This record gives sequence, C-alpha cells and structure tokens, in this order.
Amino acid sequence: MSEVVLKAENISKLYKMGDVTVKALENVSFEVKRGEFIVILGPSGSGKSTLLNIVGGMDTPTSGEVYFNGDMITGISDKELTMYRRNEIGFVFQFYNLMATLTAKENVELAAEICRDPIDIEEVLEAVGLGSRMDNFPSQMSGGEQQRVAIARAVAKNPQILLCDEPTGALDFETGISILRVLKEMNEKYNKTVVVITHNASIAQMADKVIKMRSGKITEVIINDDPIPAERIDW
Ligand SMILES: Nc1ncnc2c1ncn2[C@@H]1O[C@H](COP(=O)(O)OP(=O)(O)OP(=O)(O)O)[C@@H](O)[C@H]1O
Repeated sequence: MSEVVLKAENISKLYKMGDVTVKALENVSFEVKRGEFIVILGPSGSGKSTLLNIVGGMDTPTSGEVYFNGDMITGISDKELTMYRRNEIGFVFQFYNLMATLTAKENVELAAEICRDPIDIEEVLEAVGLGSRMDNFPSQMSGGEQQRVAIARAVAKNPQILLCDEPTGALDFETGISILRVLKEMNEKYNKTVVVITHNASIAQMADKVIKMRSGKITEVIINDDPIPAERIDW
C-alpha cells in the first residue's frame, strides 16, 4: 500500500466577523498518498484556498489536525512550521508571484538556497522548458513562461508536495494545458506529490483522485483509475 504523505482530519475553519460566523471549512478529512496527482475541485467560496493554506502550514484550523508523513503539524511552533513550509512544500499560485527585479534563474535560486536539499537549478529550468530563458526577467516573459518559472522555483526546493492554487487560472486554454503538462512531468520525473485546486472541472480528468468541495465540505472523493494526459483534456 502506498504511503500517506498528507492527512487532514476533521478540519474546520471559522471566521467570526461581528455577529456573523463564516464556516469556511467544516469537518474536512482526506488523505494524499505519495506520488499522487490530486485535484481539489469546487466553486468559488467552497473553501479550497483555505484548505490549501492550512495543509501548507500558512494558516491554522479552528479545529482538527493535519499530519505530514504521520507527524502532526497542527500546533507545532512557528519555527517548525517555517521549516515545514520551506523544506517540504512547494507553492504555485495563480499570479506567479515572481520577483520582478530578478531573472528567472535568480528567482529560482533565491527560493532554493535556503532549503535543505535543493535540486540543480539549471536542470529544473531545463525540465520546465526554459533552458534558453534563464537570464530573462519576468517582464520579458509570457504568463505561461512566468508560471513555468514559478513551478521551477517550487520544484528546485525539492519538496515532497507541490500545492498549486489555480495554476492555470490566469492563462488561456493552450497555455493552461502546457502548464498542466509541466506539473504532470514534475509529478513523474521528480516523484513530486501534486495537489491542484481549481474550479475548472475539466482538469479533474487528469487526476488520480478528485476531491469535490462545496460550502466548506467535501461532497465526493473520486478515484480515477484511468487519468488522461493533460493534452487530451477537453476544456
Ligand atoms: N480571512 C477571511 N476572513 C473572513 N472570511 C474568509 C476569510 N478567508 C476566507 N473567507 C471565507 O471563507 C470561505 C471560503 O473561502 P476560500 O477562499 O477558501 O474559497 P475558494 O474555494 O478558494 O474560493 P475561490 O475559488 O474564489 O478562491 C468564503 O466564504 C470566504 O469568504
């Protein structure tokens, strides 16, 4: 049986605003196994980003526990949480979040140099298809190319898990597909566990497991025995 790398148990997140309480998450439980490609699918406001931020150690739940490789990360110190985010998780966001004054290579270097066991930066940039663009600044690159830099930055840290929040949300169809293909290649070549959150149901076709969310709850978990390659996704 494959190893469970990430486990969420009864996660709830409440936001109190005056007299109103928003239940962003309510008793959410799921497991991610090493090497899986997971899609968390749900409409806007269903709690996807809140969940990703909690399992990525950027936010804490109101109740419930998160385990990474069997160790509980809820309730650990800020310093330990920083090490968790730094060494074990690679983040990819919708709007790339690159440093405008650094080249592609420098953006990746900056993230990798504080990590325990980084991967060779030039190799990763080659792997995402940017071998000839390493010295370009973000402003000299298309959105898809900037997202490739962001993926290289996340992978070069050599984390166990890539957490991707709407990674194709700002891209056109073809560029989006190419980014999904890069994520799948990172999943296979570097054996990274990948979690993608999206409201785009088409992307679910390439997942090993689809976790559907609505109004802060998981409504369905679908195991996909026959995930299709990104280039065959019907958008
Ligand atoms: N800091 C906050 N304070 C108050 N309410 C919040 C906060 N963050 C999120 N929420 C609420 O929690 C719910 C879930 O939000 P979340 O951003 O996780 O959803 P989402 O599925 O990621 O949506 P989207 O796809 O639009 O990003 C929403 O009702 C949102 O308004």
